[in-house]
Amino acid sequence: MSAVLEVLDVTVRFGGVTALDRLTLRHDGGGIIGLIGANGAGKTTLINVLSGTVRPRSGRALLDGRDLTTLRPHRIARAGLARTFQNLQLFGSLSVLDNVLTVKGATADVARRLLAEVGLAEDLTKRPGELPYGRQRRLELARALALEPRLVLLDEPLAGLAGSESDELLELFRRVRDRGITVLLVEHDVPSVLRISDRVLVLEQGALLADGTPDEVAADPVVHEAFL
Ligand SMILES: Nc1ncnc2c1ncn2[C@@H]1O[C@H](COP(=O)(O)OP(=O)(O)OP(=O)(O)O)[C@@H](O)[C@H]1O
Repeated sequence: MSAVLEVLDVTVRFGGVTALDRLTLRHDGGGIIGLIGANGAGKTTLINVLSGTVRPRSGRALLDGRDLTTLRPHRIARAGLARTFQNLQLFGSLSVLDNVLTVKGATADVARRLLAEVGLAEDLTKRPGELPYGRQRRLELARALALEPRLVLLDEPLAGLAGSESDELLELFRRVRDRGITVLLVEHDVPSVLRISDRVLVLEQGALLADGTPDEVAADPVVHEAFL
């Protein structure tokens, strides 16, 4: 069964700024959910609420019925939610293999298999800094998968990548989805999001502006007016 994600009436404020404004959404169909919106729309804040680094002022976020807003980030990870970051968070002094082995519960066999799946089988003993940026992104994905998540949150994974690197990464995201893991993809590269997603959410000023298939969202005049 695919992961069930529920965001119920979530509000986040930073001083006078309302980053999320009574946001409510539900997803239980698996697949790739694309989350787009202008700068400052609240995309990263939503990821931070789900992964436990920002506490909402009100509302709840549930994964498979468990309230994430009461759990610390490491408990959320164990509850089945993994994430990647806008700025890579890798251990520069450790090898590629050891970077995956730092994930609690990951065995060497699992780490090798995941690294082979993301195309890094030849790079096990290298340091992350020796890899091109696109391969560092793959390593980050392997670390996320080592948590055996039901939901993966990807925060701007294509930023700074050349076209061919981003196409390869998108293909990897499809494979993650095909393993039954739900993917929430926050990304400024809107054409890529529309191409790969099964459902697209558009945020504006912390609230949902649109929600539908890529075709529906791309054809929505309100979305065009405000964002596209
Ligand atoms: N830690 C913080 N302190 C103060 N304001 C914040 C903080 N984090 C986010 N904000 C504000 O909340 C709003 C939403 O920010 P958020 O980063 O979630 O948007 P975003 O859609 O991810 O934007 P971007 O596409 O630029 O990454 C913005 O107005 C931002 O300035």
